[in-house]
Amino acid sequence: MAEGVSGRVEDQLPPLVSPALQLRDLWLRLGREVILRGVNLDVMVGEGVTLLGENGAGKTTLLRLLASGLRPTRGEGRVMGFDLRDSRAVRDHIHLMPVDAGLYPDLSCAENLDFALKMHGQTGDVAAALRRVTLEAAANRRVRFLSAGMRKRLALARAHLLARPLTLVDEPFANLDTAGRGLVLELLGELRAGGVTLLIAAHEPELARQVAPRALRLAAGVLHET
Ligand SMILES: Nc1ncnc2c1ncn2[C@@H]1O[C@H](COP(=O)(O)OP(=O)(O)OP(=O)(O)O)[C@@H](O)[C@H]1O
Repeated sequence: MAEGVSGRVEDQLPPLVSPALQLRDLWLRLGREVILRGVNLDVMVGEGVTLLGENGAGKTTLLRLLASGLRPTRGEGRVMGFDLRDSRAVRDHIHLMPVDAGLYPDLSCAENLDFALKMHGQTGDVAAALRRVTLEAAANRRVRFLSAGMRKRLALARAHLLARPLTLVDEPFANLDTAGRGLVLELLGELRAGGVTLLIAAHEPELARQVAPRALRLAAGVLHET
């Protein structure tokens, strides 16, 4: 199935014409630690990129910075054409699926998806989204009572439902069983086929590259093509 997904996604893609991400000599210091050291990156709209790196390399930090959750110490960045420092414009175009799923624990599964749609002024079929990740029976259950894998599935359903032009995904395969990993590939593959630009931080390059074939590695604060 894995290779099937890869082939299909790449075949359906439109030509890459405009930049989704442009980073120029980007530095980031957090406390006493320098996490990013002169990062340069160009990603085109519709591209799928896997971000690799050892524990603590700075992958999550880079995703947070791209989601406008952190400000660069130095350097320039544009996200979907907007200055990285223009948080409101950036947040209008991106979705970050964080490693801990980033859900509201006291809202039910359905309420979490409804709320996400409202926040972005979007509409969507919440029941169908829950069915897609086999969470229909848990629709009214509060997120705090879900397993880690179920939360991951719900976060995946949310990312798929929102389909923001730039979708940043942190460790999508963590805590998932085999079927769950297959779902991640399927749903992220569909996002890409629909023109969404994907940046996936993962420790499973063989999986992530099926939907995000271009691989980058972050090491000692520097980003390299692999
Ligand atoms: N708020 C913060 N203040 C200071 N240092 C931080 C902060 N957040 C993260 N760091 C540091 O930044 C570095 C990179 O962390 P990050 O979580 O981005 O790594 P990662 O590549 O995502 O790791 P993993 O694969 O373990 O998830 C680590 O050394 C971490 O201690």
